Order: sequence, then C-alpha cells, then structure tokens
Amino acid sequence: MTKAAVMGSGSWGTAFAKVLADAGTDVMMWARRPELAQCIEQTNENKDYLPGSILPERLHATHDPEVALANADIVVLAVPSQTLRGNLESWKSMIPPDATLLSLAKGVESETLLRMSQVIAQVTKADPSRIAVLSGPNLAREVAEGQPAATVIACPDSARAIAVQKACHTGYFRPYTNTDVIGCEIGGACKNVIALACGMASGVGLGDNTIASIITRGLAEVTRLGVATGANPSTLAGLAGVGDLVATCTSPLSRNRSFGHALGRGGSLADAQRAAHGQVAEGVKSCTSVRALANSYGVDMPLTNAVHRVCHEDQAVLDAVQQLLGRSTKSE
Ligand SMILES: NC(=O)C1=CN([C@@H]2O[C@H](COP(=O)(O)OP(=O)(O)OC[C@H]3O[C@@H](n4cnc5c(N)ncnc54)[C@H](O)[C@@H]3O)[C@@H](O)[C@H]2O)C=CC1
Ligand SMILES: O=C(CO)COP(=O)(O)O
Repeated sequence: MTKAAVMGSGSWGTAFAKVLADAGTDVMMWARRPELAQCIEQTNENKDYLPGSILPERLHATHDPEVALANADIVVLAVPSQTLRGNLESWKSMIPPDATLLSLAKGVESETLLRMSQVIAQVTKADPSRIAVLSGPNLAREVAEGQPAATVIACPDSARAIAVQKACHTGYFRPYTNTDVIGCEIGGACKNVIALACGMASGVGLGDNTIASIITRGLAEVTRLGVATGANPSTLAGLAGVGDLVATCTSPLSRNRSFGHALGRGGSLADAQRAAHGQVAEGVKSCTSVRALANSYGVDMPLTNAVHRVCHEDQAVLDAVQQLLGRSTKSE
C-alpha cells in the first residue's frame, strides 16, 4: 500500500489528500495548528479550509511532522511558496531517503527567483529525479466535491511520475504524466498573476472581450518566459498552462481572481488581504518574482508588469489598462 504524507492542511492540501485517499492511498496530513489536526482527526472535516466536505476514513491528520513523514513513499508539499524553504529546513532530516517529493505550490520564491522544485532540491539535496510537481486546473472546492478534473504530474523520472499518477487516480481526478517540470511550474506560478489581472479588469467593470484578451495575451507572455527558462511550449498549451489559466482567470472560486477583483473595485491591498480570510493569493508576491525572473532573461511581460504596478506601486487599475493599450502596436 502506498503511503503519502500531505504536509499542509489548507484548501488544496486537504482536497488533494482526499483525492489520494479516494484513490486507495494511505494518507497522513500534517497541520500547522494542533487544534486543526485534532478537528480533522475527530470529525473527518477541515472546518477552517474546506467546510462541508467529508473526508474519507483512511485519511488521518497529525500536528507532528515526524509522525506524518514516517515511512512515506510520497511527500506532498502543500504549503505556500514563500514558506516552503523554511518548512523544508525543519522537515528535511525526517524525510525518508527514497520518498518522491511532490510539490503542489504555484509560485516563484521572492528572494532567489527559484521555482519550487529548485527550492526543494537546494534544501533537501534530493536528486531532481525524486522531485515531482502537480499542476493543472484544480480549484480545491470543486475537486473536493468530486467534480471531474484533470491535472499534470511532471517528474524527470517517468517511473516516479507514473507511481504518483497511480496514487491519485480516481473516478473524478485524471492525472496525466509529463517530464517538463519547468513548464508546469512556470505555468502554475504565472497563471496566478494573469488571474489577478482578470480580476482587476472585472472589478472595474470590464467584460468578457477584455478577459479573453488578457487570458490569450497572458498565455503569450507566460509561454515566452517558459521557453526562455527551458520549458516545452506544448506544456503551456496543455492543462498546466491554458487549462489552469482558463479555470483561474474565470472562476469566482479563485483566490487570485477574487483578490484582483477587490483591487479593481477600489479596495486597498490590505482590504483585499482581509477579504481573503488568511488564504494565500500567490500571485500577489509572485508578480514581483516573475517580473524579476523575466527581466533576468530579457523577456517582455507587460501584463505581469501591470499587475505589479497595481499591487505594489499604487497604480490605479484604469491607469494600468491605459498604459497597456498605449504601447506600440505589433504583430501577434
Ligand atoms: N486552493 C487551490 O484551489 C489550489 C492551490 N494550489 C496551490 O497550493 C499551494 C497551497 O495552497 P492552499 O492549500 O490552497 O492554501 P491555503 O491558503 O488554503 O492554505 C495554506 C496552508 O498553509 C499553511 N501555512 C501558512 N503559512 C505557513 C507556514 N509558515 N508554515 C507552514 N504552513 C503554513 C496554512 O496554515 C494553511 O494550512 C499554493 O501554492 C496554491 O497556489 C494549487 C492548486 C489548487
Ligand atoms: O491553482 C488554482 C486552481 O488550479 C487555485 O487558484 P487560486 O489560488 O487563485 O484559488
């Protein structure tokens, strides 16, 4: 029987733990707060992050990372991008030496501009063949409800990707394998920034032509960055690129889109943060690191730059729109 440790009990960590358990994998979730671990263990529900979703009996929770990680075949990293390094520093000595390390986080580290798989390799010293990422159109609430969704599991070692695929394949969750870790990670981190832009546009009252234009031109700039950093462009035309962009840019369930919407309605960054109820909108921090990464490769990302100006340079959304439309014309 495959054993998975899911390190992080937020909305996606919990929903993905449910997928693993539904697929027949033994799951132990780690929660940062002892009271949340106890609540999940006693009530089979994560009342803070996924209220109303009943978790399978074979899913257990603990506050002790050593208990969670013991004998794990798959270690699922389900914490926010900017805390992953610190979390791994405290967990690395407890991780079984041959376990596959699977990242769910969609972001780029602020100080180093590293993707999550690079952070994992740097901290744990694990060979890259042991490090996998999972990314796709996977809004946690819908997945927890058992609504059909597909995803991508990318790992340089195809046998490990297939083992993870088996561990999370259910009647409603369809994982595809891939070896393009870079493409999946760039797609996942950048779509959050583009979703912020879509939320801002809808918040100021703009309609579907604008949203479709942002998604499509967003895909163009994400693909430019992906190719520059070594991704296969076809990955970005797949579930981890277009698929996730469409889900996140159009769904009211997306925290990034909702955050952008609040800014577009005239709220401050602090207001939008309060409205997020402590949940992470990764694009707010990743717009800075993605922008810096793009600059370091000489890649033009006008939408990402606009999101950065609104989030961190006090530019009004309508001024950002004007500035984007005022750029010189070009061919598609
Ligand atoms: N929610 C979703 O629909 C999806 C989220 N993701 C990605 O998964 C990652 C995790 O997201 P969610 O579970 O949705 O986030 P969340 O905001 O729902 O929960 C974050 C979790 O991390 C914990 N946390 C916060 N700071 C921490 C720290 N310093 N140390 C340890 N734990 C800490 C929180 O207690 C909470 O359990 C993010 O990178 C997100 O972009 C990916 C796919 C779907
Ligand atoms: O990554 C996600 C869906 O695939 C979730 O997006 P949000 O973090 O914007 O909610």
